[in-house]
Amino acid sequence: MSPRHFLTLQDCTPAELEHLIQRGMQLKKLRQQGIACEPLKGRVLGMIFEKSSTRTRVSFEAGMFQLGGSALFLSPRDTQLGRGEPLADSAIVMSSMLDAIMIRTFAHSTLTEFAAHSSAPIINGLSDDHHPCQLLADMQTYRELRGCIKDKTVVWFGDGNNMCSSYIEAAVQYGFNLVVSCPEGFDPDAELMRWAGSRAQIIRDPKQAVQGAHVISTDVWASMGQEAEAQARIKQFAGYQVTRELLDLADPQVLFLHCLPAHRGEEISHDLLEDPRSGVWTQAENRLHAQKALLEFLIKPSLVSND
Ligand SMILES: NCCC[C@H](N)C(=O)O
Ligand SMILES: NC(=O)OP(=O)(O)O
Repeated sequence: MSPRHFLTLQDCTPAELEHLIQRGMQLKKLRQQGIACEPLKGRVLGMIFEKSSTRTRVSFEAGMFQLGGSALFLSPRDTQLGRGEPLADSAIVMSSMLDAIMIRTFAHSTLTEFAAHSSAPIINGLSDDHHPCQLLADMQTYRELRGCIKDKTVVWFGDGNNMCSSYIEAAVQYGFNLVVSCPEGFDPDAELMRWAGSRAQIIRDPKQAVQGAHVISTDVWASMGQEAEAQARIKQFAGYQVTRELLDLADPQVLFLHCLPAHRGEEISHDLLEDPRSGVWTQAENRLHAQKALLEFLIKPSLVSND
């Protein structure tokens, strides 16, 4: 039987995504109470990072340990992947020894090709096209801090990038309305926007976009791999900085989210993370709890169906 993978949010049903929120919150509570929960004893996660990471690496590694298992950091620099061993061959070998593999990479096709040859679940830890693990944490955070997100309005600010694509998928999967506010030339994936139908629209004017917003989320203007464009992008995205004044125009209960790392003075004003409407530290911590739920779901699916 081929394993379940988690490459985009479309790999789970809405009911499964709801399960992950519930289980993530439960695992968080157990940890806060100091109660051990170790369903993945003896299980090993491989983690291939072709790009830098703080939150993804720490949360997956700590998460596996807390669940009773362990995690291996695999840098392409030190493995044969970096010397040209084919992805398919690497996938066959690594998945024969590991219980799941998380990959952070550039081309999304690296993930799909690896998954096609893997006998263990593959998890997308960020590609140029998607960042679904971040959305698990974001959705858990909204639930904890504000309640159910169904039919609420979420505004994505800035670049129509990998995070934006995962927000578009989330709009459909979790049932909220997404407004993307981006400068011309940085629109989100057109095919995904069509797929989302009436759940997603573009409103370029930031002040108009935030009317009635329950969530405002943004991200770096130059993603990993776009470093050479960083200076030009600062000019191109001028006018799309999220500020306290912009939050004042949204719903009074608006929640500000940012996947981090943040760049004060660029996509956000210097004081934004300290604003009481910001949920970014809870959001960052929830990477741990949400992904523990995901690891359990993928590695020990029998536990989940017996919930
Ligand atoms: N830490 C998440 C970073 C997300 C960003 N769009 C990137 O791909 O660099
Ligand atoms: N949000 C996020 O993915 O953070 P890292 O890049 O630090 O893993």
